Amino acid sequence: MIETTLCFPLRDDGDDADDVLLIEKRRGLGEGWYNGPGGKLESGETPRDCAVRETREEVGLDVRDLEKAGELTFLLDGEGHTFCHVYRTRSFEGEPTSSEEAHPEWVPVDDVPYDRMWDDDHLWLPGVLAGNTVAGEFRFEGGKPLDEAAFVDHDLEWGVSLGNEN
Ligand SMILES: COc1nc(N)nc2c1ncn2[C@H]1C[C@H](O)[C@@H](COP(=O)(O)OP(=O)(O)OP(=O)(O)O)O1
Repeated sequence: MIETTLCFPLRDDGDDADDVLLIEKRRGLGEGWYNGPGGKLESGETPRDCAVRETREEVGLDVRDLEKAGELTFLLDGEGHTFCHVYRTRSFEGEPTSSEEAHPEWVPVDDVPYDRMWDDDHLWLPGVLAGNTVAGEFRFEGGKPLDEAAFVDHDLEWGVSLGNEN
Protein backbone atom coordinates (compact mmCIF):
# COMPACT_ATOMS: atom_id res chain seq x y z
CA MET A 1 0.00 0.00 0.00
CA ILE A 2 1.31 3.46 -0.86
CA GLU A 3 1.64 5.71 2.22
CA THR A 4 0.72 9.33 1.57
CA THR A 5 -0.20 12.59 3.30
CA LEU A 6 -2.51 15.54 2.84
CA CYS A 7 -2.18 18.88 4.64
CA PHE A 8 -4.93 21.51 4.94
CA PRO A 9 -3.67 24.94 6.09
CA LEU A 10 -6.48 27.11 7.48
CA ARG A 11 -6.60 30.87 8.01
CA ASP A 12 -9.10 33.24 9.57
CA ASP A 13 -10.42 35.34 6.68
CA GLY A 14 -11.64 38.06 9.04
CA ASP A 15 -15.21 37.12 8.22
CA ASP A 16 -17.38 34.34 9.60
CA ALA A 17 -15.80 31.39 7.85
CA ASP A 18 -12.18 30.25 7.50
CA ASP A 19 -10.27 29.85 4.26
CA VAL A 20 -8.51 26.60 3.42
CA LEU A 21 -5.50 26.37 1.14
CA LEU A 22 -6.22 23.96 -1.71
CA ILE A 23 -4.12 23.09 -4.73
CA GLU A 24 -5.11 22.43 -8.28
CA LYS A 25 -2.96 19.43 -9.05
CA ARG A 26 -0.91 19.84 -12.20
CA ARG A 27 0.52 16.32 -12.57
CA GLY A 28 0.33 12.78 -11.23
CA LEU A 29 -2.57 11.10 -9.47
CA GLY A 30 -5.63 13.36 -9.43
CA GLU A 31 -4.23 15.75 -12.06
CA GLY A 32 -6.63 18.63 -12.76
CA TRP A 33 -8.54 18.15 -9.50
CA TYR A 34 -8.43 20.19 -6.30
CA ASN A 35 -6.90 18.66 -3.19
CA GLY A 36 -4.73 19.59 -0.24
CA PRO A 37 -0.95 19.74 -0.67
CA GLY A 38 0.59 16.33 -0.02
CA GLY A 39 2.13 13.27 -1.56
CA LYS A 40 3.99 10.02 -1.00
CA LEU A 41 6.32 9.34 1.92
CA GLU A 42 10.00 9.10 1.07
CA SER A 43 12.19 6.40 2.59
CA GLY A 44 12.78 6.93 6.34
CA GLU A 45 10.41 9.89 6.49
CA THR A 46 7.64 10.27 9.09
CA PRO A 47 4.15 11.13 7.77
CA ARG A 48 4.33 14.51 9.54
CA ASP A 49 7.69 15.33 7.94
CA CYS A 50 6.30 14.26 4.58
CA ALA A 51 3.31 16.62 4.90
CA VAL A 52 5.66 19.51 5.80
CA ARG A 53 8.04 18.72 2.91
CA GLU A 54 5.29 18.23 0.32
CA THR A 55 3.57 21.49 1.32
CA ARG A 56 6.86 23.36 1.00
CA GLU A 57 7.70 21.71 -2.36
CA GLU A 58 4.26 22.11 -3.88
CA VAL A 59 3.27 25.62 -2.74
CA GLY A 60 6.29 27.10 -0.92
CA LEU A 61 4.52 27.33 2.45
CA ASP A 62 6.32 26.35 5.67
CA VAL A 63 3.70 24.66 7.84
CA ARG A 64 4.16 23.94 11.56
CA ASP A 65 2.23 22.46 14.48
CA LEU A 66 0.33 20.02 12.29
CA GLU A 67 -2.71 18.48 13.94
CA LYS A 68 -3.56 14.93 12.90
CA ALA A 69 -7.11 14.97 11.59
CA GLY A 70 -7.62 11.73 9.70
CA GLU A 71 -6.47 8.35 8.52
CA LEU A 72 -7.96 7.21 5.23
CA THR A 73 -7.61 3.89 3.46
CA PHE A 74 -8.37 3.68 -0.25
CA LEU A 75 -9.05 0.20 -1.65
CA LEU A 76 -8.98 -0.61 -5.35
CA ASP A 77 -10.75 -3.78 -6.46
CA GLY A 78 -10.67 -5.13 -2.92
CA GLU A 79 -6.98 -4.52 -2.29
CA GLY A 80 -5.28 -1.80 -0.27
CA HIS A 81 -4.02 0.86 -2.67
CA THR A 82 -3.27 4.03 -0.64
CA PHE A 83 -3.14 4.93 3.03
CA CYS A 84 -3.37 8.66 3.68
CA HIS A 85 -2.50 10.64 6.84
CA VAL A 86 -4.53 13.87 6.94
CA TYR A 87 -3.40 17.00 8.82
CA ARG A 88 -4.65 20.51 9.35
CA THR A 89 -2.81 23.54 10.70
CA ARG A 90 -3.27 27.23 11.42
CA SER A 91 0.44 27.80 11.74
CA PHE A 92 2.51 28.57 8.66
CA GLU A 93 4.96 31.03 7.18
CA GLY A 94 5.25 32.37 3.66
CA GLU A 95 2.93 33.04 0.77
CA PRO A 96 1.62 30.18 -1.37
CA THR A 97 3.12 30.15 -4.85
CA SER A 98 2.64 27.90 -7.87
CA SER A 99 5.03 25.08 -8.70
CA GLU A 100 5.24 22.54 -11.52
CA GLU A 101 3.11 20.24 -9.36
CA ALA A 102 0.44 22.53 -8.00
CA HIS A 103 -1.42 25.81 -8.27
CA PRO A 104 -2.49 27.03 -4.79
CA GLU A 105 -5.72 28.84 -3.98
CA TRP A 106 -7.27 30.06 -0.69
CA VAL A 107 -10.92 29.00 -0.70
CA PRO A 108 -13.65 29.74 1.89
CA VAL A 109 -14.43 26.47 3.70
CA ASP A 110 -18.08 26.86 2.71
CA ASP A 111 -17.09 27.11 -0.95
CA VAL A 112 -14.81 24.10 -1.39
CA PRO A 113 -15.28 22.86 -5.00
CA TYR A 114 -16.24 19.26 -4.20
CA ASP A 115 -17.42 18.76 -7.79
CA ARG A 116 -13.78 19.20 -8.87
CA MET A 117 -12.27 16.86 -6.28
CA TRP A 118 -12.00 13.13 -5.61
CA ASP A 119 -15.48 11.61 -5.22
CA ASP A 120 -14.83 10.67 -1.59
CA ASP A 121 -13.74 14.13 -0.42
CA HIS A 122 -17.20 15.61 0.25
CA LEU A 123 -17.78 12.80 2.76
CA TRP A 124 -14.84 13.53 5.08
CA LEU A 125 -13.25 16.90 4.28
CA PRO A 126 -16.08 19.14 5.66
CA GLY A 127 -15.77 17.43 9.06
CA VAL A 128 -11.98 17.71 9.02
CA LEU A 129 -12.18 21.42 8.17
CA ALA A 130 -14.68 21.86 11.01
CA GLY A 131 -12.16 20.42 13.50
CA ASN A 132 -13.29 16.80 13.76
CA THR A 133 -11.15 13.66 13.43
CA VAL A 134 -11.98 10.78 11.11
CA ALA A 135 -10.98 7.26 10.13
CA GLY A 136 -12.32 6.12 6.79
CA GLU A 137 -12.22 3.32 4.29
CA PHE A 138 -13.18 4.05 0.69
CA ARG A 139 -13.67 1.39 -1.95
CA PHE A 140 -13.02 1.95 -5.64
CA GLU A 141 -13.50 -0.51 -8.52
CA GLY A 142 -12.49 -0.68 -12.17
CA GLY A 143 -8.73 -1.18 -12.28
CA LYS A 144 -5.79 1.20 -12.28
CA PRO A 145 -5.21 4.08 -12.23
CA LEU A 146 -7.15 4.92 -9.05
CA ASP A 147 -8.27 8.28 -10.41
CA GLU A 148 -10.08 6.55 -13.28
CA ALA A 149 -11.76 3.92 -11.09
CA ALA A 150 -15.32 4.26 -9.79
CA PHE A 151 -16.01 5.15 -6.15
CA VAL A 152 -18.30 2.43 -4.84
CA ASP A 153 -18.83 2.73 -1.08
CA HIS A 154 -17.26 3.63 2.23
CA ASP A 155 -17.20 3.37 6.02
CA LEU A 156 -16.48 6.37 8.25
CA GLU A 157 -15.86 6.76 11.96
CA TRP A 158 -15.83 10.27 13.46
CA GLY A 159 -14.23 11.54 16.64
CA VAL A 160 -11.49 8.94 16.57
CA SER A 161 -8.38 9.27 18.69
CA LEU A 162 -5.39 9.53 16.34
CA GLY A 163 -2.70 10.58 18.77
CA ASN A 164 -0.25 13.17 17.60
CA GLU A 165 2.93 11.15 17.35
CA ASN A 166 2.83 10.64 13.58
C1 LIG B 1 -8.93 8.22 -3.52
O1 LIG B 1 -9.22 9.45 -2.94
C2 LIG B 1 -8.30 10.39 -2.65
N1 LIG B 1 -8.78 11.54 -2.17
C3 LIG B 1 -7.94 12.54 -1.88
N2 LIG B 1 -8.45 13.69 -1.40
N3 LIG B 1 -6.59 12.48 -2.05
C4 LIG B 1 -6.13 11.34 -2.52
C5 LIG B 1 -6.91 10.25 -2.85
N4 LIG B 1 -6.08 9.26 -3.29
C6 LIG B 1 -4.82 9.74 -3.25
N5 LIG B 1 -4.85 10.99 -2.77
C7 LIG B 1 -3.74 11.91 -2.56
C8 LIG B 1 -2.75 11.41 -1.57
C9 LIG B 1 -1.51 12.16 -1.99
O2 LIG B 1 -1.44 13.42 -1.33
C10 LIG B 1 -1.70 12.40 -3.47
C11 LIG B 1 -0.84 11.48 -4.29
O3 LIG B 1 -0.11 12.29 -5.06
P1 LIG B 1 1.12 11.80 -5.93
O4 LIG B 1 0.99 10.36 -6.28
O5 LIG B 1 1.22 12.78 -7.04
O6 LIG B 1 2.30 11.94 -4.90
P2 LIG B 1 3.63 12.80 -5.02
O7 LIG B 1 4.58 12.24 -4.01
O8 LIG B 1 3.29 14.26 -4.86
O9 LIG B 1 4.05 12.56 -6.49
P3 LIG B 1 5.46 12.53 -7.22
O10 LIG B 1 5.83 11.08 -7.23
O11 LIG B 1 5.13 13.07 -8.60
O12 LIG B 1 6.39 13.41 -6.45
O13 LIG B 1 -3.05 12.14 -3.76
